[in-house]
Amino acid sequence: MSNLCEVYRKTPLKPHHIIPLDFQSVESVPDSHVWSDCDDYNPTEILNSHLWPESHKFRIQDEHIVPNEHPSIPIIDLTDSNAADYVGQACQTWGIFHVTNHGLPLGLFEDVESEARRLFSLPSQQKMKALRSPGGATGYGSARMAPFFSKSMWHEGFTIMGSSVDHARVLWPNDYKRFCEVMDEYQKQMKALAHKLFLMILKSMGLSEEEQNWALMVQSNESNALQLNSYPPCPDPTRTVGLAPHTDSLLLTILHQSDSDGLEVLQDGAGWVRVHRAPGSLTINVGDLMHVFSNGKFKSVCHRAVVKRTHHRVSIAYFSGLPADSVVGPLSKLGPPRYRALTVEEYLGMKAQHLDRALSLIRI
Ligand SMILES: C=C1C[C@]23C[C@@]1(O)CC[C@H]2[C@@]12CCC[C@@](C)(C(=O)O1)[C@H]2[C@@H]3C(=O)O
Ligand SMILES: O=C(O)CCC(=O)C(=O)O
Ligand SMILES: [Fe+2]
Repeated sequence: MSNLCEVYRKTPLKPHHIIPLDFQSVESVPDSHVWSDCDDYNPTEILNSHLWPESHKFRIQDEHIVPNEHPSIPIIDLTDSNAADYVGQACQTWGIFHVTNHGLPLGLFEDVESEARRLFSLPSQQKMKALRSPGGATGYGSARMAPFFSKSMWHEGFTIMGSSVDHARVLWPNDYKRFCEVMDEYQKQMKALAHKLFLMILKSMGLSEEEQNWALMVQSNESNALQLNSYPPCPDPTRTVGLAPHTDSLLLTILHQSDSDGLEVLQDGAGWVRVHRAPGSLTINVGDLMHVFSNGKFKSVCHRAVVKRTHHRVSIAYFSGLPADSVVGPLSKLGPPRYRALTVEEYLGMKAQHLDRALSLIRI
């Protein structure tokens, strides 16, 4: 089992922060899930207030307004001979980009999505059998960041680290093998892709072969997590949120957005920008550990997920990290360090206590 589990054991959550709403049983948005006039929604710690225009405050989504369509998130063909440079540039400017020609078979996405839907369409009391334990890292439940907000999110998740067999056997005693096989294969393919992307990033940073080898060796023991996200249809999507604004903690996130958009990123001056899916592509975003490693050159992008009135959106996020005891600090060749070096375990502990303030707390 991944050693990230050990880290989460030290920061147990309260059961009411783990148990999602029984979305199948509600016909309106309960007060516990109404975010429209709630202060929690302003990621003031992430953007300075002058970059956060009044017009964006408190606005979740307005079904009649098309979100900012103009800025376009880079789409990078991984077979292009200049792909490494493009990846480096995208990490600096956007902190998020799409990749095409990534070599993963289309069928794998269909399989992982169909298994995720099979799981989330189970009755609530069945899903509860695989509920994440208070000090646990894996299983069914609300997003780990839930305790930081006074309102709950229109979201349920299922976290996998390595084998999913223990939870799957509880959910489908006679029919769990397929779920496990698909999740195993997906994690295997994602690990290889994360490695490839990390190598491109190292190249784009101009690291010597020796430095690249060292970094790749550390990353080959990556600690990772696979998160199945479910955003059930919502009777009033303008009043609630799927996932509240956040940055991802680890190095890189590889996101498969299924058949509908919903991800938005916060960009300086532009506000929330909808991340439209490009056919056959995967969406990659920079996480906090990469932000630190790159000395703040690569941006850990603030993002959120909105929900739909009639569509049940599912997304699959793979988080690629580093072993909990590895030390992450800014690369010396990227100038005077702007962040102090610390272990992954220490950083995740800070994240568990301070969420989005963690990055600024380690700033030098
Ligand atoms: C490795 C992980 C990253 C994550 C916590 C987790 O254990 C698995 C779920 C991940 C997720 C997904 C939604 C947003 C987020 C902040 C959260 O609450 O759970 C991320 C976590 C993270 O990046 O810190
Ligand atoms: O569902 C999405 O589009 C975003 C998911 C996400 O941000 C996450 O899992 O961390
Ligand atoms: Fe995220």
